[in-house]
Amino acid sequence: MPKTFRILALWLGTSFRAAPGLMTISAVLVAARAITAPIQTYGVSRLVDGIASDQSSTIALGIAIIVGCLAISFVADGLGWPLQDTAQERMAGRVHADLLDVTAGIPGLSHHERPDVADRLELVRERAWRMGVGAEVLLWAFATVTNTVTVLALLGSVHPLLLILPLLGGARIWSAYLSSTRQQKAWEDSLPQERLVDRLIEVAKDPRTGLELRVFGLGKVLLDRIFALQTERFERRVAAARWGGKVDGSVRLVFGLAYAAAIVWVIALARDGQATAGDVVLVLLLAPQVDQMTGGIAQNVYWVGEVVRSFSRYDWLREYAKQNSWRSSATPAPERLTSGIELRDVGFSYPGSESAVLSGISLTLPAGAAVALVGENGAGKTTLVKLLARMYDPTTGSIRIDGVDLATIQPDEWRSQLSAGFQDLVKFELTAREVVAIGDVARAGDEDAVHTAIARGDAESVIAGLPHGLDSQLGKKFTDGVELSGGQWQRLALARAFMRERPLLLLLDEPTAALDPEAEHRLYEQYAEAAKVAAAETGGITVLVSHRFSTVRMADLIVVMHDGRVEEFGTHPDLLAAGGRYAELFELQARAYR
Ligand SMILES: Nc1ncnc2c1ncn2[C@@H]1O[C@H](COP(=O)(O)OP(=O)(O)OP(=O)(O)O)[C@@H](O)[C@H]1O
Repeated sequence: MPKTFRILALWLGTSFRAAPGLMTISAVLVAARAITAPIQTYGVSRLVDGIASDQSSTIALGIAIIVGCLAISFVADGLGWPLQDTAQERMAGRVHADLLDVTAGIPGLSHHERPDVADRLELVRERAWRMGVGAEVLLWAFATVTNTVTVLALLGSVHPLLLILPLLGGARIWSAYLSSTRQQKAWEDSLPQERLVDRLIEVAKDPRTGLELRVFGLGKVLLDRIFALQTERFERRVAAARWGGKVDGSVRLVFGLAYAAAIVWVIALARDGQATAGDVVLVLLLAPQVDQMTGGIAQNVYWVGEVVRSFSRYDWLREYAKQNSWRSSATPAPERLTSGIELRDVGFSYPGSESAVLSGISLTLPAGAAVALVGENGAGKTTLVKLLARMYDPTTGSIRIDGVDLATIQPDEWRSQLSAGFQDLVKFELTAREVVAIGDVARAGDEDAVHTAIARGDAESVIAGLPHGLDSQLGKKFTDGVELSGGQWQRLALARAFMRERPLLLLLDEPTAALDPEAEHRLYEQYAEAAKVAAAETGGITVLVSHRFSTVRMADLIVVMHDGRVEEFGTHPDLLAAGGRYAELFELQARAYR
């Protein structure tokens, strides 16, 4: 199906799907409303002609038309607007629900990374309400067509030459189109600035960044930058709106002059006996209606353009979601691991970036093993963790889960077999119980599971210090909310990661960086005991990223990464004996503690 038809079908389909009955009744009502004004004018002209020629039947016809139209417009007005408003709300609701459905169906993170995709997503979200207006615009377009046909028929009945007038109005439609495209372009061009402004505002008001902002005296710098970007964005948009206003104003003036000339001409025709007094009245009274009609079409063109653009972005998003839905990944996730996870020549570049962050990684993580990833900042440890969680697929090579390519495994199922704790944890502002329990939504109501997870995350002391224990509301946004320290949030995040009791893969990416080395060591020692028991049953693997060698040395396998590659791997004694980078870094850290 050609793209234009697909978009129109999506627009029509979404409008009618949102409120089928309402849309049908509204269509009838708007059509009735659209024809009553010109038909009523025709009734007035009949009345005038009837009085001038003293024909009571014509007078009666004129009065009947006027009264009939008044009654119809009264009913249509009374019922039409509320129904239309409801249809619009339903449509906006439907679009928002559909949008959530579509974006939630994109399983990876790539769409957050590519600026072109991020821009479009932002536009679709921001303009979702315009798509809600789509229902109204559809009715409006229908009304305008009905109204135009009626007005043209009436003008043509006086003299065919008068049909030139609405055609002149076509220039207004053209000017409206030009102005709308220019405004749209100005809007789209200023989107990157808008995103930057939003981000800077977030940074400026976030209490977490407040400390650094003040220490470095960055407040004014940030405000100046926000102000400059806002001004640039505003000026771009105002210039486009001003240009549109000038073009539309000039075209409207020309149209007004032409209409005045037409009225003079019809009066001259009437004086020559080639037109009736009723015709003059008809043309006179139709003048504002023709102006309104062309203005209506002009506005419709603008709004139709807006709605079509919104729906074409939405259509694009749906296609994008379809292509990125990883629908070919239908293999069920395994229940347990027998051989383990094998990385075969894995390479990776972030979407929209050319440079390889990982390259040539070939490695086996044996089932049941605790694996530590070490390496300097930027070595690619977190990226590897993200690939294991299948937030992205490798650019080259493959990750095999017991021999099955991870790229073919159903992503949601795979994730339900994982658990994770990160240094950049999310501070969910919920109750302490919920903060932990959401680590396994299926068992969120299981009080014992929550307590066990808290014990494993060594977070009992955090809960004990809270005013209402597990029921305490966390986060500064609430009046009775308790703010925790970085380390306390980390302990809860770790407890959350331990909610899933037997994950096949537990990813721990520096989740204890805010704890002191001894606390971290103790915690992992405790964890390792429990993990061994679980691993014997399910073959579950733990991948731990840490810069602390006291913790790392406990792992069954240590992988040393450097510059996106695996430089060496083995057990702690093996690597020390090899005397490579690991031995060097270990010695350096050990010396610092001596
Ligand atoms: N979303 C992203 N888009 C583009 N490049 C990225 C992205 N995230 C990370 N990178 C780049 O990938 C490289 C590896 O980053 P990664 O976070 O994997 O390193 P790391 O070893 O975990 O570092 P650290 O010890 O500092 O956490 C870095 O050069 C980084 O700039």
